[in-house]
Amino acid sequence: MRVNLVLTGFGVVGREFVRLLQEKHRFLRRAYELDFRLVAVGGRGGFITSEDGLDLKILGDAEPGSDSLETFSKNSGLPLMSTFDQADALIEATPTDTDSGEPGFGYIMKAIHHQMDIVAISKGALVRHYDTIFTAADANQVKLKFSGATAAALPTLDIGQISLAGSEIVSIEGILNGTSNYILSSMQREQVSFEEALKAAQHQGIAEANPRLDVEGIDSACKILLLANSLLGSRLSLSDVTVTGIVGVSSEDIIEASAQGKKMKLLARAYKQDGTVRVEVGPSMIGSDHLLSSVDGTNKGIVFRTDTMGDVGAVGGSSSPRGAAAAALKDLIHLYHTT
Ligand SMILES: NC(=O)C1=CN([C@@H]2O[C@H](COP(=O)(O)OP(=O)(O)OC[C@H]3O[C@@H](n4cnc5c(N)ncnc54)[C@H](OP(=O)(O)O)[C@@H]3O)[C@@H](O)[C@H]2O)C=CC1
Ligand SMILES: N[C@@H](CC=O)C(=O)O
Repeated sequence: MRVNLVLTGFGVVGREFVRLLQEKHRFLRRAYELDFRLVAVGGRGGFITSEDGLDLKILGDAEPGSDSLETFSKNSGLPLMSTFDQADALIEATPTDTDSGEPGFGYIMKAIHHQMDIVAISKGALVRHYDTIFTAADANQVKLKFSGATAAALPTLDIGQISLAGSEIVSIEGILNGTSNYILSSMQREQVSFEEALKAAQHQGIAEANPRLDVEGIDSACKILLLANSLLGSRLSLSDVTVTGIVGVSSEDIIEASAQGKKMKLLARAYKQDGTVRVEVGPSMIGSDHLLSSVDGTNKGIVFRTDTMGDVGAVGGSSSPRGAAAAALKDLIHLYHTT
């Protein structure tokens, strides 16, 4: 099956997605009978498009960033267009803006009106406009997946929607932000300063374009909010989440955690209490008996408490641009592969 794709956002994740399409082209055809063709890529300055498919090798070798699309346009003679034409699916990988949800929201709504399926990696639009997006998607028979926005390479939504079907999820607890976990682990294991550890996370391409989203707990809040609204039946907004980030965690706090034989972690929690769903993010000291205590560095982890299957969890899914791109590819495969 041929599937024509539009990608918005050619940053570190978008560029990695292009690389995966090229690297795995044959494998995807053989294993899933899926032939993905990238017909448009959009950056800040516009879209390069080709009905026959863009050259994945040239794009994959380019530096990430919108400037590369302008260079590609000049070198290839393909003009930069102001928007994209209809295709089968949109991959949304622009920066996350939790205030406006833009530019992702505009791209997602345009795709829905073109009846294109959507794989969202950015979180802003989903966090700000969840109901609007899903109502429009349903009305237009559009399918939408967003593993990339809910901890990416760490399976979270898939577990809740598929593996735990029939169970009631009573609570969700996770270490969902690789940047914060990397900072806390580096401070505790290697006595690295907060600032140095943040710089290293930025160097690895895992911090948000605005790293305050990571260290102030907003990225974790977005992820646990999306999980709560998708899996616990809530309809909460970001303002309903009680959020404390790791900016207030001092080296003294870390020393105290070590002295108690514990680890400092940024935990995101959603749970049912008195008939309502509560969602919160904050630093906690956890002991070795906690299911998430082995989650260090850029790794993440999640534990679901259920009524019939006990506690079920996953750990790993290290934050990385490649992991995020792979999560989007997984969503695409699940949208189009039929057994
Ligand atoms: N990095 C990671 O490990 C992960 C990231 N994510 C999410 O993926 C998304 C992308 O992240 P990442 O690749 O790291 O971020 P980057 O900042 O590297 O890339 C974002 C790209 O989008 C471009 N852009 C900005 N505005 C527009 C616009 N209006 N139209 C089209 N493109 C635009 C930027 O342009 P310019 O080059 O000019 O700045 C940039 O190239 C974010 O929403 C993030 O939350 C999710 C999981 C993991
Ligand atoms: N900034 C995030 C990556 C995307 O979700 C993280 O550090 O985990």
